[in-house]
Amino acid sequence: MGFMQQLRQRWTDADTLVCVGLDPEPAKFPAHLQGDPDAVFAFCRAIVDATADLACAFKPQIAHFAALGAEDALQRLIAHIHDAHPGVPVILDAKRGDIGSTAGHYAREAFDRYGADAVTVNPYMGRDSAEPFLARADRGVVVLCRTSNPGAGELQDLEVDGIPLYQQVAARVATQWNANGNCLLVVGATWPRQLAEVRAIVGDMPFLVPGVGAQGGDAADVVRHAATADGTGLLVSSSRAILYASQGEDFAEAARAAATGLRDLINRHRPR
Ligand SMILES: O=c1ccn([C@@H]2O[C@H](COP(=O)(O)O)[C@@H](O)[C@H]2O)c(=O)[nH]1
Repeated sequence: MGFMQQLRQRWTDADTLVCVGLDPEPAKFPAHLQGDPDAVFAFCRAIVDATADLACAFKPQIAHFAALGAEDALQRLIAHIHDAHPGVPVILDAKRGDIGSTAGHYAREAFDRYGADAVTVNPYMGRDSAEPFLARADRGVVVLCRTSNPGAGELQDLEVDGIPLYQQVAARVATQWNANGNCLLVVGATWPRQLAEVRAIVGDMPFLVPGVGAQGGDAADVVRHAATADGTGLLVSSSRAILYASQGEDFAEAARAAATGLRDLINRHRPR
């Protein structure tokens, strides 16, 4: 089953729009894991197992593993998700983008080495830089559109022919890059107005929405501004607020409680 079909099935079967972000930071791990040489894997696996039934997807952020030399832990973690929680897709947050020949290696890294079901890509080198990802019709390509960070507007709001660049990206992805129906967009929870504007441009294309929790975005606002008419269309992603809800031995239970709270808050505001 391709990524889009898997995602839609997950939205329906598990009744959740929560995407659990996996951003390991060993300094925030509970004390009992601090001396464990495989702590990154052990921590993330515990979070995954505690939240899988609440998640429409998992989103490991590659820099959090690579900076620690923990690529092997990332590979094993994604394999664990596929084995233990089949049906929950994995989005590798890598924000790739390069000339075509190099982009081909990035696509193989994400999809073949790590076994990700989808990957985030940066569109600013143009369509040829995204083509090796777009060509993998069974995998998702999650294109940065209006990112959640405070400085997002510095370049993304610059007008081209009187239209902000992020809207140009949205329109282009929807009309030109999505021939295989495998594109999604990243739009930050911190920008409710822009969420609604992009939704109006791209119809029902799914949005990966980071920025709730630690970055202060309002999940209810996200749903009000960007859910599709059937009450889906969103992967509302939260990392730190779930992962580090407790730094004690109860970290996995606390993560589950945080993910449950986010799911329920979102579901209360979804059109049904
Ligand atoms: O616009 C973007 C794109 C990606 N991210 C990533 O999402 C998580 C957010 O973490 P929180 O702890 O929930 O704030 C992180 O991996 C970012 O690299 C984003 O925040 N904004």
